[in-house]
Amino acid sequence: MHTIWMREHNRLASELRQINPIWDGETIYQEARKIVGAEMQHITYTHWLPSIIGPTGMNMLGSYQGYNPMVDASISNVFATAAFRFGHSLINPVLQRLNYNFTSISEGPLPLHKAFFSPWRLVEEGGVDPLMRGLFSVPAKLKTPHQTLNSELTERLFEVAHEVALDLAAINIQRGRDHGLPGYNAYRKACDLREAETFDDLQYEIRNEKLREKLKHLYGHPGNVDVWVGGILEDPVPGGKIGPLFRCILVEQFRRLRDGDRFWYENPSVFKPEQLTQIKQSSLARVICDNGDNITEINQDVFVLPKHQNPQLVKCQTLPAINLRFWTECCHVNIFMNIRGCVDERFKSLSRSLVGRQRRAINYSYPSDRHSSFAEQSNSNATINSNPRLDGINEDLEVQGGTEDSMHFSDVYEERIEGLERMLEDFKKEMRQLKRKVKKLEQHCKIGDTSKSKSCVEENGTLRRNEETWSPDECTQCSCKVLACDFLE
Ligand code: HEM
Repeated sequence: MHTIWMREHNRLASELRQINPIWDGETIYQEARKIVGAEMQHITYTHWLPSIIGPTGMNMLGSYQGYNPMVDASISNVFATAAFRFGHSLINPVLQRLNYNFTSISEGPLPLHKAFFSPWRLVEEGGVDPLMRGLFSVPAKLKTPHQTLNSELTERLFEVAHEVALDLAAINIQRGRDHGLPGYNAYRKACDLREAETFDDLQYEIRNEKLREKLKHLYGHPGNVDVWVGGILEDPVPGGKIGPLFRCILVEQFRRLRDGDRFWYENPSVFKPEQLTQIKQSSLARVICDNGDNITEINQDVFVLPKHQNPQLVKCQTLPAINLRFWTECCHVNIFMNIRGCVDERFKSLSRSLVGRQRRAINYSYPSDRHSSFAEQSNSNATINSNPRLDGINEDLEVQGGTEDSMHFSDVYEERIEGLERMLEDFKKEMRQLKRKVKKLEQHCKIGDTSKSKSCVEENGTLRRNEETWSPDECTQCSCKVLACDFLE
């Protein structure tokens, strides 16, 4: 997947360079990176998350209401150390590798323990396509009461690189303790689920009786259960892949990641509306198609098995794709100036900063972002009137000398002000031209202001005299009234 996304970045960058030959490398890189990030957010939240947290989880998450600077978007301990590790229960012990007609390649499937630390296989055993086909057309591991993680992960993890193989389940439990995570019951309480006094209290979340007995045997009391263990053993919620506890933790984390992110792809200051519409065309299926070596057919929703879709597979070209035409720099219509042809560089930065990106709440800013600490750090006589890292033309920034950073920002702002000044000059020039045109029209009007020219022209071309009245149909009465030319005043 890393290879696929790296290629997607380069694919976008090449296309952006073609349509915007005036862009420099940095601009191309940053714009491609921004689009890839947006695609990932769109795919994760719109296509993937619903099948993990189910429809109720999506309702709990709610729709995007805009950036909230009071929301902390950082990752919680319990999310990283326990809840999001639910993914470990989805891993198959064997990676299927399929050729173009979805049968196994000659080298056969790859046991997981042989897949790690062997990048050469990617080069010598068919490239990325066979692995991709295996991932999008073969089901994930089914969690059973007898086996939550497959034994490749618990008995043979990284055995190629370690003298003694690792055990991912043991690592997760140990990592939770090492991070000081409270137990399963404590998080149940935090998530408004009833605290369990006996293991039978868990009968609605962990329906398998033998499993509850096993837990009782190992932990004695529900209050002792590790949060990763309790959470991963819960039965999945309807339409989802995780139980109610992990759903609660995921919903909270994914909401904060979205609402507390100034650069969230749907935040109106990040993309232009027409660009956002394009981003929303993206899908993981199309990304795989565009960046595989030769993938021509795929299931439209790669998170659902082909057999559950109709048609099962579609041709890659039929899938919606992002049209980068909306990133073409010279396509801005300048409403003020009626500019013919391309708009040059200065309008590019202006069009972006005109929207004005919102600031992060100062409480949640990094210390180095804050005015006072930045000024303290500076060993010069720099005077900073606002957060130097923030974008936007409205920010006041006065720098006399200063650190390398402050010099850089000063340069950027100077450049923008120069751009604005040039634009203002052009605007004045255009105004002068328009005034001259108006004057000419006035003169023309005066010359033609004879009784002969006092006439109206109907839409169908019929000429009507001033003050003439007529009825085009039974219900309409029209009259011609020629206004005096001095209306131009
Ligand atoms: C072949 C597949 C995978 C393997 C071999 C694997 C293995 C590992 C290992 C060895 C760690 C470090 C554990 C530690 O030292 O605490 C880890 C961490 C983690 N894994 Fe996986 N993992 C796999 C797939 C997944 C998936 C599919 C997900 C989620 C959907 C996931 C979520 C996580 C998370 C959230 C962490 C903690 C990351 C952090 O806080 O730094 N993993 N994984």
